[in-house]
Amino acid sequence: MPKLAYLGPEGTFCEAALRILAPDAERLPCANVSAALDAARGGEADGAVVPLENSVEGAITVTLDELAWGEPLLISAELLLPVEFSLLVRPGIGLPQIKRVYTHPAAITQCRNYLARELPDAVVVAAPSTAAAALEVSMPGSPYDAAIGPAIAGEHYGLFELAARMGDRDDTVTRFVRVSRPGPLPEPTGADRTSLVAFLRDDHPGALLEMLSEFAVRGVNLTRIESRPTGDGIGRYFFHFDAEGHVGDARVGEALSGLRRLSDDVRFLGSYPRADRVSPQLKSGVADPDFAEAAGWLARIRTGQA
Ligand SMILES: O=C(O)C(=O)Cc1ccccc1
Repeated sequence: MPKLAYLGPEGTFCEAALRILAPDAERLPCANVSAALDAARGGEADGAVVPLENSVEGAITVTLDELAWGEPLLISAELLLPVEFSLLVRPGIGLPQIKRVYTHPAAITQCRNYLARELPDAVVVAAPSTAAAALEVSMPGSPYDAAIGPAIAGEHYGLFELAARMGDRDDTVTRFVRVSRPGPLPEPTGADRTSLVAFLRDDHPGALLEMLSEFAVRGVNLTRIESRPTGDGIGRYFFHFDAEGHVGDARVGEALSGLRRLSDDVRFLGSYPRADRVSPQLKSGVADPDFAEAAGWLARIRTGQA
C-alpha cells in the first residue's frame, strides 16, 4: 500500500483528491505543499498529491515553483476536482459576529463576491489550508470567527455550516496532481498530457515564439502555458508548458528535443493520462508512422539507397 503525502490536515480538498486518485493509499497529512513534496523527495512517503491549478484563479504558484526548482519529481496522474466552499463557524455564531475569516488564499479569491456582499467589514486572513483554518476556528478562544472550506472539514472539526456553495461560481474545478520520485513513466494511453519547464538561453526578440514553434510545427497542442519569475530580477522569466500527448509520441519527443536545443535548461515533469480522457486532434503528417516513414526515407538517402 503506497503512502502519499498531501496538504493537510484532514478534511482538505487535497485529501478528497487523494482519496479519489489512490483510494487504498496510506495518507500522510503535511503542513503545506512544500512539506508534502519534501516527504515524497526524502522517501518519508512514496509520493504526494498537491493542487496545481484552479479554473478560476489559475496557477497554485508554490506547486509550480517547487516542481521547477526543487529536487526533481515527476507527475504520474492528475485529477479534476469540483470544489464547493462553505462558511464554517462555531455553533452559535451568526454573520453579524464574524469579524475575522480564515482560509486558504485560493478560497479567498474564489469567494470574493460573497465576502464583499455579506462580510464587507471582515478581515480575511490566509491560512495554510482550508482544513487548517477549520481546525483553528474550532478551537475555543480562536481569534478567527469563521473558516471557508469544504463542508466535510466543517463536519470533521465540529463546525456549523452557516452558508453553502458560497463560491463566486458553482462550476469551479481544481486540478490536483500525484507526483513521485523519478522512475518509469506511465504507459501512453492515447489521451495523455506532458508537463515541462523551459529556461531561456538568452533574452531576444521572438525567444518565446521560437519555443512555441517547436510544438506548433509538430502539431502538438498546448493546454497551459505559464511564465514564472526566475528570481534574478524584474523581466527575467522561465516557462511552464502542458502539452497534449506523451513523451513517447514521436511529435512530443521531437518537440522536447527541439526545445532543449534552444533552451538553457528543460526540466521534464512527466507524461501521464489526462483526467478528461480527451485525445488530441492530430493534423495530417504528425502521427508516429509519419515520423517513422520520414526517418526511414532520410536514412535511405544518407546511406545511398534512395
Ligand atoms: O486547502 C485546501 O483544502 C486545498 O486542498 C487547497 C485548495 C484550496 C482552495 C481551493 C482549492 C484547493
